[in-house]
Amino acid sequence: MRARTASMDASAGGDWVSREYLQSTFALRMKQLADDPNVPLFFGRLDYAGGQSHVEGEFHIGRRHVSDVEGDPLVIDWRAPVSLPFYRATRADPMGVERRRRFGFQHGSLTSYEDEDLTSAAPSGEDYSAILEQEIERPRVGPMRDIVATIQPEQDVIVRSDLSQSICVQGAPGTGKTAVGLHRAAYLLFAHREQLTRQGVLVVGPNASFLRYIRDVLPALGEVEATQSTIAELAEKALRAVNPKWSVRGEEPAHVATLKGDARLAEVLSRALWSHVTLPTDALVVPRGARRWRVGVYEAEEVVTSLRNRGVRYGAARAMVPQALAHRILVRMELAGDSPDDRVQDAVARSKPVKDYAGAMWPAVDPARLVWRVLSDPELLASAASGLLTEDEQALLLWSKPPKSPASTPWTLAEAVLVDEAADLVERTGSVGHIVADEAQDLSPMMLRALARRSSTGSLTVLGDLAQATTPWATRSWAEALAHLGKPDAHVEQLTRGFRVPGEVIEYAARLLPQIAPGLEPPTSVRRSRGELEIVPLDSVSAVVAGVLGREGSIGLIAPDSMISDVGRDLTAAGVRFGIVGQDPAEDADPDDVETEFDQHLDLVPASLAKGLEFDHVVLLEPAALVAAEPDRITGLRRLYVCLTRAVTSLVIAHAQPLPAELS
Ligand SMILES: Nc1ncnc2c1ncn2[C@@H]1O[C@H](COP(=O)(O)OP(=O)(O)OP(=O)(O)O)[C@@H](O)[C@H]1O
Repeated sequence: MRARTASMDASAGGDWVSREYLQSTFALRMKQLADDPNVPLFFGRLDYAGGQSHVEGEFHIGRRHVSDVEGDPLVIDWRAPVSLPFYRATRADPMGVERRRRFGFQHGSLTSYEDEDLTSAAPSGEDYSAILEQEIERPRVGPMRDIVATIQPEQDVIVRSDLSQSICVQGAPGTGKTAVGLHRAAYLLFAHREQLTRQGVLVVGPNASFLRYIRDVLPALGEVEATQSTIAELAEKALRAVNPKWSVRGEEPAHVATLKGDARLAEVLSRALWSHVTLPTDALVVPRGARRWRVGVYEAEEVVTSLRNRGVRYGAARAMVPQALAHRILVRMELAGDSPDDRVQDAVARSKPVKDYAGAMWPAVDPARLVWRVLSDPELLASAASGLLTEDEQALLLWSKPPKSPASTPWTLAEAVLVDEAADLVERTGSVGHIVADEAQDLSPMMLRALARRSSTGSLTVLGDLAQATTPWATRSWAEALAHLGKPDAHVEQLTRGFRVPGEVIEYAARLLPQIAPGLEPPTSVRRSRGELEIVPLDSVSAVVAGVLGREGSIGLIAPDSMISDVGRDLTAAGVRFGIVGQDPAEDADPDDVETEFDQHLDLVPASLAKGLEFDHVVLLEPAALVAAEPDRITGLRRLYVCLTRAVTSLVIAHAQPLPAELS
């Protein structure tokens, strides 16, 4: 396939534009066909029996489609319908398959295979797969990898669910939510390539480190079309649309941010926006030639009222005002015996008196300025929030020292999300075909609305775990979140089989569940290894770390955020090399010496950034301080739950302060 692509001649394109286009298409295809010696072309085989399924023969299953010189298929894409039984067939329902074969690879070399005969009853223990277990047990090095070879039936149901269907996955730590979400994106891009390439697919994650951790999964599956973004980046775009230099740079107390994330703010903004529309007090008079044409006050009022009732966005309606007024004048002209055409109406609509009159009734509104005014002008807020927010809440919303202008405002994340909402009230936000929202439990109602408008004509995969909710504005139930997302009927699936955390560790972490999420089923571990859990006194960080440095695989040293710089200094003093999650290497650092996240043996992880990540070995420092750093106890315990569930093999808890009582 590579040779064929390489031999293609772009000069056949004729004109310059076509040649350039062809050349870039060929270059892209060559890139997609590039060989990765570590990633085998196939990982499974299905032998179909023919008969009922009308499919016969052997099919190799791989990450992408591969065809031979004649164009006949050698390897079938894992997402094709023919591949489905690889993930779903059972002895009870073999789906037309006689034999399923799994191939084992090490560093790209075929090392083993296993066959399952699906036509006979299984002798006991026969369903065990060493290849599957090896994949689940393998040490984790570097960023996240794909799981195409071992997607489990309950995961596959989610991955392949229909594009029109929005799905919400409540899943315990390590049950594969992130993996499933990314594979669903890849599946949908395959099954609806044309539609989704046009409309776009968006993957939303909690922070930049998390996005760096997952960024290679989709390209490894051959998908480069999906956009990956954080909610902050989305909201920042709304600021940048007003002024390209603006960014989210402000901080505010949790209870204020929570109030700004409340869905009632949507109505407040809507009222504040529409309060700009005012009814005229004088008639419109348009001189034309020797005549003066007049639109009376009541008629202008009718124009305003009918446009308001059309349910279009503020900006779209505003654009219609001059034409609507001009139309009234046109009618007058006709009544007076003239026969004006459309050009006359256009000219009248563009005339200064009409534009001024329309502009006064229906002024242009800049979304950032609107939010800035709502948060600094007590009168505007009081009228827009009447009956919605209490006086105390209004007082909380108002800036104590209002910035002089939107430009000098240090916008916070919650405020940027309000600007995004306001921008949508003025002008409709474009919708993509599908959004995968990870760690969605942490989004505020206003953030969920930001995703709702971006998927108004598309569907959503919502992933999260209520037990891992650590923002003060986190959602309390999936029904509530789905309502804000505009998909109240989305199906909620639960995943409880954990692929990351070994039994010993997950059982310890689950002690927190009755406090942090009483309604949730406790997770189980599918890992055969029970893992190791050690609780040790914390005398010196470097001594604790020295105890795990020799272990194979990645190490995450998770500490309360406030301890990170001290711990880093201790490690440096002890001569230990490490990267810090969430920090770019210094610009002047020697490139050979640069440690980037997830590329080295030891990562220092601020507790606030641990979410979604995993390491073979985790050393967790000072749980009590980690809990105390959060605004309330429950949030603190949830943060602890997140940090306790990052380990694939071993967890060492080192503490000087007494452990939180909830762990005993
Ligand atoms: N079917 C599978 N086969 C092999 N590995 C799997 C499978 N499903 C999940 N995993 C692995 O389990 C680990 C956890 O998966 P993932 O990060 O997607 O879980 P999660 O539910 O998002 O966890 P968290 O809630 O902690 O963020 C990953 O290393 C992933 O590759």
